[in-house]
Amino acid sequence: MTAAGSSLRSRSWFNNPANPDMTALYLERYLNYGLSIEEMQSDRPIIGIAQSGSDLVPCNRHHLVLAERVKEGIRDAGGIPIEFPTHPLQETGKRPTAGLDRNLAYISLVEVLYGYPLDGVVLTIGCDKTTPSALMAAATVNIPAIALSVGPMLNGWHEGERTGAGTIVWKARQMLAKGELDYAGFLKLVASGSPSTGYCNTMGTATTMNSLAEALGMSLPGSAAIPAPYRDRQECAWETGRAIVEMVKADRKPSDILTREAFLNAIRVNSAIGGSTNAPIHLNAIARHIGVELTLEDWETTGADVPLLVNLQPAGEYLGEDYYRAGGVPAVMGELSKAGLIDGAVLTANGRTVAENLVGVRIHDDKVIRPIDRPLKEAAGLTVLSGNLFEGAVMKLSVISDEFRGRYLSDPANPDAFEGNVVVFDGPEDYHHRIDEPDLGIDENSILVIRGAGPVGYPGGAEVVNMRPPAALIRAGVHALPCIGDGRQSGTSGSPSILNASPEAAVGGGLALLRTGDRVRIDLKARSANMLVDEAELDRRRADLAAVEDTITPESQTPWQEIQRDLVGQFATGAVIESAVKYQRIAQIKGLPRDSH
Ligand SMILES: CC[C@@](C)(O)[C@@H](O)C(=O)O
Repeated sequence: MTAAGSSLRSRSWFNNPANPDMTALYLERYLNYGLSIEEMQSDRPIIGIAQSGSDLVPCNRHHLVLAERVKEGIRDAGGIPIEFPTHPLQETGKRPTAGLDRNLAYISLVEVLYGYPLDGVVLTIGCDKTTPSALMAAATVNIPAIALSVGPMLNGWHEGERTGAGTIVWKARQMLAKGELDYAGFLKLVASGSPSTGYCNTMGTATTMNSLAEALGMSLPGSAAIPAPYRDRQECAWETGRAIVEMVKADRKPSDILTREAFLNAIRVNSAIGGSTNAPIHLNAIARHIGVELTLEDWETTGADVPLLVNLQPAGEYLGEDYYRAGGVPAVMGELSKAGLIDGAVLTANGRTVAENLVGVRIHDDKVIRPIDRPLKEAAGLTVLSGNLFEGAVMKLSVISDEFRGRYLSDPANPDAFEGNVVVFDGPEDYHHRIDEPDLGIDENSILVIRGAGPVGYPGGAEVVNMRPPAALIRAGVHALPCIGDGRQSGTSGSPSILNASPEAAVGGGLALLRTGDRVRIDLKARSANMLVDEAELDRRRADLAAVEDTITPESQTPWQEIQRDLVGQFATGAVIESAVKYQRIAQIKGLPRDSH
């Protein structure tokens, strides 16, 4: 299939004299959209705008407004915009979990980017999974692509104090348990954390992933932190539209940007911002789809020792507007590069290197972004644990509170280890049902475990590992117990849980063998997590696994639940559709798709 006089892939649809009937058929329907034959047969690139905002996705809904400025930017730079919807991915709306839909949105976007006449794409990102699903698809198809963040909400306030989206839920939940709030007061306090359009103003998964998209070089420098309602966000939308047209002309593709060095930069940025424990799942997934070697171990070796610089909730005090005013991602990367922690040679979407983008960058408020020589915490990244409970799980070091450290990590002989008897819950229903039962005997030495919450078990991998202690313990001053699980945790949570355990219980991981009353030992220095149960007993339990199978893998409720369960991998390796990984750079390797008629 050849297009007349153009290297643009869209011209094989719109200007293919070798196949005039198909050319006419493709052209006439886009004439109905309002485009002219002249435009479609010109040398002007057709740019998709992958619209992730909708009434179902309020976090990204402002993209409906921003897209108009993106279109103007595309037109001003000589391109032709075509907006289309993506599968809705609202973290707080989708049951059983948006984790189930990330791969569905990915698969769907791959088909759209590959199968329609698009030369480049603006990926509108925001709420947690909208970022990875879009970047994963852009990686697979590998046409020029740039991400545009919708931006965080304005800061939340309640009685003169900052209230952060998500983070306030966990605090308010404790106040409700203590009887300090009634139900109506609880709902009001939580709502105060989300005062405007945009995604969580805390360093939850959304701010994390949008920051990391910028750190990877996939969006314009300085763009991630701009709050959604600010006028700067509109300007950024217009600039992004202009940038993608230039990217198509330069043929700058995700594979030119998403190198291993770019991922290692992003891992270090994740530590410095106090980023979400969901980040390894998503970054590892993007890396797999672009064909870059990235393992869970890389998060330990590259990120664990990096200090915390950003003072945002849940690890710190401030919120999104403060992050933007203090300098956002460029200020963080500027500090990290002073310590040699950023590879400045990495290419970014605007055609410049990271080092070039960082020229003249500085912190504007060092209470919010700390200089590298005065961090909030040293060695504040994610640590990766393993043992007979799982092969890999992550723990966020930046959120280990003084209360937690004092209670669990204060033995002078062994300051990095703690032991406790576990109480095992099979899914969140079981947990909610039983957590306040006095007979469970939960005290400050207990460890709470939840299983059946992973990519296969839930299915999709739900944010249910952050479990509050029983109300009676909270009233006695114990605000957090150690939690372990094969599910995820909200990035807005300040709980130092052990998360994303792989392999999960549902595929026979160690957690499936654990029983209430067992003793578990966590050693952060040795990076180990083990149940202190002898091998013979574990063998007996292995033979008896069928007893827990139904509770950790409930029946699928939808076709996609069943399909994903059959195809998905574990969190440690990105929880991707395994059979999709071999499809890389398909716009180049597979050439063009066949004609439709
Ligand atoms: C409730 C907060 C969310 C929706 O952002 C959460 O998914 C996160 O990980 O940050």
